[in-house]
Amino acid sequence: MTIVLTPYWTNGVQKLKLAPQRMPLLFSPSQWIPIRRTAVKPKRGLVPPILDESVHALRCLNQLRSKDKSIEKYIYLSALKDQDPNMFYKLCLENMSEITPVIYTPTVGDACLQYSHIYRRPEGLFVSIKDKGNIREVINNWPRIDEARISVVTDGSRILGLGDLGVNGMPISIGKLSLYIAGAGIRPQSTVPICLDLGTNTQKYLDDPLYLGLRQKRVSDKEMTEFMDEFMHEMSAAFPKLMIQFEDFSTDNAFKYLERYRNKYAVFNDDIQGTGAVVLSGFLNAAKLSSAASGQPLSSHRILFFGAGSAGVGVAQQLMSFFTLQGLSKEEARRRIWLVDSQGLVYNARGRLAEHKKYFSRDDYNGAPMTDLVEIIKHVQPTALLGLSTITGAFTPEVIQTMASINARPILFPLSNPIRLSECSFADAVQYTNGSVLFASGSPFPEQQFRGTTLYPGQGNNMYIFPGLGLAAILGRVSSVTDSMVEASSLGLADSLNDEEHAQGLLYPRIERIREISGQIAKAVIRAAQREGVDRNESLRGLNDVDLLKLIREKMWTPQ
Ligand SMILES: O=C([O-])CC(=O)C(=O)O
Ligand SMILES: [Mg+2]
Repeated sequence: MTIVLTPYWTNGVQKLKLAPQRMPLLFSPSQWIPIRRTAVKPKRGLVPPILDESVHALRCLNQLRSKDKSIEKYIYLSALKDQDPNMFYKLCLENMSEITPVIYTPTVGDACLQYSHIYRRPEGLFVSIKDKGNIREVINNWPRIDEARISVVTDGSRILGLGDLGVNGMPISIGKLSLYIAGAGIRPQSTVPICLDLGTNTQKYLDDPLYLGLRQKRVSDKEMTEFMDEFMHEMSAAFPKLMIQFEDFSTDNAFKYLERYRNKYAVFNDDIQGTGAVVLSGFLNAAKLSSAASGQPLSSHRILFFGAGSAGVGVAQQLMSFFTLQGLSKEEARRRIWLVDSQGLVYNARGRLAEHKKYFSRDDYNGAPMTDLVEIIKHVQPTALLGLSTITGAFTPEVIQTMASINARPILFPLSNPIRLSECSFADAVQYTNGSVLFASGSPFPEQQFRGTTLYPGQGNNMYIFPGLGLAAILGRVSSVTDSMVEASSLGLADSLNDEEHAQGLLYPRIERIREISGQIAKAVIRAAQREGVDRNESLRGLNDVDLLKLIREKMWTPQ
């Protein structure tokens, strides 16, 4: 027994008391000795007489399926990951389409909302504003510094479309890294989920006695930047081989910190670049089908973005490559894109604009503000409507019908997450376009029967991109993540559809093939890194494509 200062709550105010306590477990057992624990053969008598691995997998699956609520499934799987990581990842790999929506979008959104209430064991690293000046010390507490290769870092300020969740954002970092492991075979012990606690502006959490984060509003921009500079410096000093994925920072900060660090460290922003790349990939496949139906060239597509936050503008920037790949200049590509924000069509004559919207702001419209989406569609005549607004149902039946009235095969991508914030459902998109829609959403929707055929929705979620991109960054030991590497990930994904998927009109490959796809993406990204000279693993340079792909596959970790 030791005497420790224990925090407790009274009337919403945190106080400390001296109390006897057993030595706290600093990390859960799985954080100390992940995976290896199950690799050791247990002594006779310490496990049931018959514990067949495949039967046990079925047992776990049955336990999972016996839970009614998705959040209960999430809690069950979190416990399984902690107790038996090999079995957890085996189940993930063998049941990708069933398990991904539980450990990731959309259920991870609920897990974040409820994190402080469902919390059981520590997982990941928490770095708070109170650690400013001493961040090195906190980072050095991570138990597997030498093995660390990939970290997902969030500050919880814009989790999915759910807003500022503060330290409750931790499950998003955990969920993304589970997909790195399942989807690209990154070794579990190489992953570092991080949640930065810089306060929260969500009063509900500040008032919640169970909230796990600091009881304070978010710090000023200046203080945050000082903190981030120190954090990034210490991360690169402690983990020289680490690649960092920024996740779910609020719009301005997402752009700001990507620009600030992208040429200095190996970082990328999943919401700007990952989402951009996955949408470009689906768009490439959709545009081919749409142009085949309309007889119009690929270069004539016109894209309307509903939502102009970090994800919207990030995707718009990435989709410029769609046009430049068709031979258009950058300026011509820019002019094929229109943005709509909360005040309607974004155009210069409207007045002051946020910095990140300026590039796509139109100079060819000077009329009155245009706020009605149907009116905007009639004005712009887009071939594609992309939603990144987190406004549920913003693509009303009338909006969808208007898109169908001007396009033989309209492209509709309601990309907001989680599912309940989607701009429209797949069922509505099918119904109001008479089955002609080319559809991808951020969260998963069920397939639809339409006039005797099964129609499949695409899931334009960055989960297709980041595992392969991260794997390439690790294997290539890249010094930074360049635009061409991100573009290569997108083209690698677009090219990965097999014959059956083409025949079914899919825009993205089946998620069950994620490892194969991640391998192909990683190969394309490593080649791009080599062309740009940001790769530091010289041994990969002499390999031909077949051998490079073989090596990538061999490097992937698989559950035993
Ligand atoms: O996490 C997801 O499903 C996709 C994503 O990055 C976001 O919506 O912020
Ligand atoms: Mg995100």
